[in-house]
Amino acid sequence: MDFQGTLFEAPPAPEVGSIERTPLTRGAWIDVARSWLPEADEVFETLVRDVPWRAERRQMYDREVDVPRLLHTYGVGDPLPHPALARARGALTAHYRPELGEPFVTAGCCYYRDGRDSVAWHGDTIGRGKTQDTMVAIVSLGDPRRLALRPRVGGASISVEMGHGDLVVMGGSCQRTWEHAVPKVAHAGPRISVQFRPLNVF
Ligand SMILES: O=C(O)CCC(=O)C(=O)O
Ligand SMILES: [Fe+2]
Repeated sequence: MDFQGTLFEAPPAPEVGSIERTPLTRGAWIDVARSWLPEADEVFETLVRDVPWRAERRQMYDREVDVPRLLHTYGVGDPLPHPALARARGALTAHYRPELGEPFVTAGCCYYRDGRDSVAWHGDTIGRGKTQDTMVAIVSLGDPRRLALRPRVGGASISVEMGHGDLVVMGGSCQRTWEHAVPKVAHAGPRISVQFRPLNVF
């Protein structure tokens, strides 16, 4: 019997045709594609349930504080918790590789339980993002939250709403010439962010 191509046909990989680019200053840019991830509801539920979420504590001056969100990172070669995420990573690599020069290999996951969870202003500059152009591709699931961006040299901040299933890619010099944050809000339900990154970008 030949089941191939019928019962086991894979759902389509995400479309990458409808990505819109906004150039920022100093060689930074962001790409946005709305409702980009197929099966977003199911992926969200799977991630809430199956990711080994951990709270992180961080040394701040003389005390340890809770990082206000839950985290887990899938490293190089780690199986992802939902096949739609593996397809998404493949589609992102196929689309961006000519410009990026390498694949997306890690998937950092953040769980913002409510509006009090947040991430402060920062650039992803622990690795190569400190000195080189790179990309961080964010797939957002659950309640919408705002990604705020501001130039490091000063000046007005901008913000992008990240809705359920949306793709937002920070590229070019964005990690070293701009900073980003997910500010606290008065009311929000759970949101999960999956950030695909190339090797040695954190
Ligand atoms: O929540 C997000 O989508 C952004 C998270 C972020 O900037 C980071 O973890 O480096
Ligand atoms: Fe970041």
